[in-house]
Amino acid sequence: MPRWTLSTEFHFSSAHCIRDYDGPCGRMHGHTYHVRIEAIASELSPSEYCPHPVMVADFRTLRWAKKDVTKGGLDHCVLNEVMPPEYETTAEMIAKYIHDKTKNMLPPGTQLKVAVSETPNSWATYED
Ligand SMILES: Nc1nc2c(c(=O)[nH]1)N=C([C@H](O)[C@H](O)COP(=O)(O)OP(=O)(O)OP(=O)(O)O)CN2
Ligand SMILES: [Zn+2]
Repeated sequence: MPRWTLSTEFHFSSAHCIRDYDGPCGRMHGHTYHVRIEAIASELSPSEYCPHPVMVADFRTLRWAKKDVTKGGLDHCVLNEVMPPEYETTAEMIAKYIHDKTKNMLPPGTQLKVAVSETPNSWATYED
């Protein structure tokens, strides 16, 4: 079936520590997180900002996590304080957290893939 794939990349800067980690990552420290999101759909829909069915998803919607934490994003926060406790602040679970929140904002049936990097050589990807 024909389909569209959207890709968008952004970054945000935040602090975190990994609970009970035996090493420096167990202490509070910061990263500039890089995020890549892909959204796939075979139909177009209206968006939060556009009433016509012309988008897989609005790029502005997909990029919510880059907003300041006071505006609902993840920029300039302590991730351990902002993410629910069932999500640890590993790259794997940050990717799942962004995936799960983004998925709720999208039209039903949109496939989503979220990749998160905290250092230049390492990425974690979560997809449905
Ligand atoms: N699978 C995962 N492993 C690690 C994660 C993670 O989220 N998932 N996170 C960390 C730490 O948060 C740490 O900040 C990153 O550590 P590291 O990759 O070692 O980063 P460095 O910049 O120190 O890399 P070097 O190559 O050692 O300089 C750890 N592991
Ligand atoms: Zn870290």
